[in-house]
Amino acid sequence: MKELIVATKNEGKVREFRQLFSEYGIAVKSLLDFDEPIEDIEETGTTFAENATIKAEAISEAYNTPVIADDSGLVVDALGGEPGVYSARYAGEEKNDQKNLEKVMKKLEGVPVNERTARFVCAIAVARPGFETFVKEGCCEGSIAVEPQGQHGFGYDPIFIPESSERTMAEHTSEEKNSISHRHHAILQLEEWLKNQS
Ligand SMILES: O=c1[nH]c(=O)c2ncn([C@@H]3O[C@H](COP(=O)(O)OP(=O)(O)OP(=O)(O)O)[C@@H](O)[C@H]3O)c2[nH]1
Ligand SMILES: [Mg+2]
Repeated sequence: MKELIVATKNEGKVREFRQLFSEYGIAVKSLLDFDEPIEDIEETGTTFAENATIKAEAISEAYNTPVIADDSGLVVDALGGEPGVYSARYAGEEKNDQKNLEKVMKKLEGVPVNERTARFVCAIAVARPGFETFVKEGCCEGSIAVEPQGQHGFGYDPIFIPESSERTMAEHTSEEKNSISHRHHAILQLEEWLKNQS
């Protein structure tokens, strides 16, 4: 089976990429699978596309091999687009999904249901030695719940209700999430390229 490197240390993303890429006969190697520890890559971009490019190119250049990277996050309209590209570090530099989610809930206290619109965005960059990097984006529209619910998924999933549903993303099975998520929609745009890899 063909293997692709996904430049992430996020176990939730790794799980989803494994499931999503298995459809194309592609196995996933993440930064958690390397023998040596990989230093954190500084995400200095101001857009998801820029940060995905930074991560993919850093690992592609270091190992001289094709690499994919995902930069993603939650965009809340009532918060002027926050947490956006800062989704992973919203409540502080030390990553903490629970604290991040609580910060969003606190800031939205008293905001009525019809003003809680939001979307998950995912940019996937493909970096290859000798080629120009390209990026595809996917998005999942929805809203922020009044209470966290559900145990599946990761990150902000317990507070995000996709517009196609009345349940939070964390109340969806991984198969259900992978058929509607921002990551799924970004990968769909990579379909032709992925089919040529396997
Ligand atoms: O509920 C969620 N469901 C998702 O499907 C999802 N995808 C991303 N996120 C959140 O957005 C930030 C990404 O930041 P991010 O792209 O920098 O990733 P990361 O720092 O966790 O790992 P890495 O890939 O950079 O190594 C993190 O806070 C994630 O929790 C999600 N939350
Ligand atoms: Mg990150």
